[in-house]
Amino acid sequence: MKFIPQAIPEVLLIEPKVHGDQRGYFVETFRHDLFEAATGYPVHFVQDNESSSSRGVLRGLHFQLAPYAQSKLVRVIQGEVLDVAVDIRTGSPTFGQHVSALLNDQNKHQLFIPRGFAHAFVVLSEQAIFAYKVDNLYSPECDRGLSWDDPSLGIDWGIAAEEIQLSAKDKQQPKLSELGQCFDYGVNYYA
Ligand SMILES: Cc1cn([C@H]2C[C@H](O)[C@@H](COP(=O)(O)OP(=O)(O)O[C@H]3O[C@@H](C)C(=O)[C@@H](O)[C@H]3O)O2)c(=O)[nH]c1=O
Repeated sequence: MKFIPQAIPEVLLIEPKVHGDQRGYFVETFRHDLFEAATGYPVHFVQDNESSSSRGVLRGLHFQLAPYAQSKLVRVIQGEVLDVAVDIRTGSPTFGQHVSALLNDQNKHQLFIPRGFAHAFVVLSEQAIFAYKVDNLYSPECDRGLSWDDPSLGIDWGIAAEEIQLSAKDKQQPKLSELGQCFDYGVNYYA
């Protein structure tokens, strides 16, 4: 299992080792010990989620405010998505910048998105099953969003805008400039 820091180094791309044989394959999808060593701090996942979506569905950009801020460890069980993490920590040298990664059922790559980031994915295959761990429970009160097409973010979603399908909530998310202060770069949201 390789942990590869991305252009925003707190975001990690994880490449698991896939053991193929005549029966199919075996892959470790999560190792607590390797994970703690790679991130440098304890992360305790407390909820597992799964969603299914068809091509063009874009979920996000989403995050939860403290005290329910969440880290996410995301992967694709079936199909392909473009996964995106945006740094929304005020004062961060990479504030407003993003990391994107193609996650699919062939490469089995995962992305680790720390607290202080907004997260989204768009489905590029006909269908996709998306699975992820989070290290804080769902809190509708702390649930927030950011507009997927905010020009200041400059995200290339790899799919025509006309194909994109959003929830009613995600059609009305604020721009980065309208968010206000959600996270501070100096604050340890794991304390
Ligand atoms: C996220 C979540 C939703 N729900 C419910 C609320 C609602 O009725 C239904 C669908 O919720 P949403 O529309 O928010 O689902 P969705 O748009 O898939 O939200 C997810 O998007 C991705 C990008 C993330 O990063 C996740 O953290 C999460 O925000 O499921 C839960 O019960 N528990 C949860 O943890």
